[in-house]
Amino acid sequence: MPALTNLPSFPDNVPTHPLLVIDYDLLKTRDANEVSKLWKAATELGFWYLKNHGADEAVDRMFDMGDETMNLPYDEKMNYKARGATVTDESGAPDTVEFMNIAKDDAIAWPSVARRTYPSTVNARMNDAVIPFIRRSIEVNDTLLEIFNELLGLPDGTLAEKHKLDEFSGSEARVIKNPPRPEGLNEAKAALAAHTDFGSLSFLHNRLGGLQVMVPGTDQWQYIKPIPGHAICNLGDAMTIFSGGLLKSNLHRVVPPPGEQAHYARWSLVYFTRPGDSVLLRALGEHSSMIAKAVEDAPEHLRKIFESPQTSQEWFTRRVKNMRTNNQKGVDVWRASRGTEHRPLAA
Ligand SMILES: O=C(O)CCC(=O)C(=O)O
Ligand SMILES: [Fe+2]
Repeated sequence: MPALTNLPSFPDNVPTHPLLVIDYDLLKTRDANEVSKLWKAATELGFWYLKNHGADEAVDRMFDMGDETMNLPYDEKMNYKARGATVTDESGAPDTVEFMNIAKDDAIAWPSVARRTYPSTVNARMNDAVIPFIRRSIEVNDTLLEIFNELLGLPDGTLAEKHKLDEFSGSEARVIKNPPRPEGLNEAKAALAAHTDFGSLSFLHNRLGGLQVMVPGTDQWQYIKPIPGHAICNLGDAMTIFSGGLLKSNLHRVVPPPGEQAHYARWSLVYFTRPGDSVLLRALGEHSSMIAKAVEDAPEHLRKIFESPQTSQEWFTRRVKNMRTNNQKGVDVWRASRGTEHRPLAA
């Protein structure tokens, strides 16, 4: 078990960015107040806390699985991302996080292999950790998609059809470990580059601080404070594009945790819901007058994206490839990794 208990609390004197708290139980009943809070969070910042999501037990088990996996000898960590494999800015500074991704398609197909194989530590926890976590995350994110479908005035099932369980997609669970900050190093260098998420919805579980959002309309980074039992949810680029820019996919990054927390390894866990590989990322204006109007009013950088749509798989491949350290051949490669952000150069 990674030492996730008795961690120092988030310091009181560090500014944080508040998020709206949404209650998943109330959302399921379509409580009007909760649904309108979700709309506010999604159209202003694109991040919110979600409570009563029912994933906590599976989350703890995933952290155990992550710890077992990161402790394996390097050769046994198949399909694993080592520290420094991506860059965090156009100068090529390396990231410091290691992570393990498990594809939704493999969890659904288990014990058959749909896309790739995993280390023994992942296989051993498929039934008690990975599958329960992925199934729960899909249920939560599918509910959110259904509500966004209603809020955007789309015909029933439009977003569901773009996120079919049985179509291959980049949807995946990711366990992330950032090592404690080396003694004597005080600068808050990015551990994971500033980015917008590639897909539709991210369901994130944090124990220590370190996640920061760029506050809309400013160039200021602010911490999001982890709250026990509260997931952090955010929208990715695909939802910004589908909605003609109404839904926000905000820039965020990971830096070392603040204060005393910096001396501890930082663990986080995400489930990314991404559209099916063949889904074209384009604004759904022909299905919703609200989206059609948003497209007309969209800023130039989004219009350019609407005008040359890519499939979900193309979008994802381009972004991942151009962040990889091995592929850096000048600033243009880093720039080509960017998504829907206003500041393509932000690091
Ligand atoms: O570790 C975190 O808190 C956030 C990770 C993240 O933004 C990502 O993997 O896309
Ligand atoms: Fe992210």
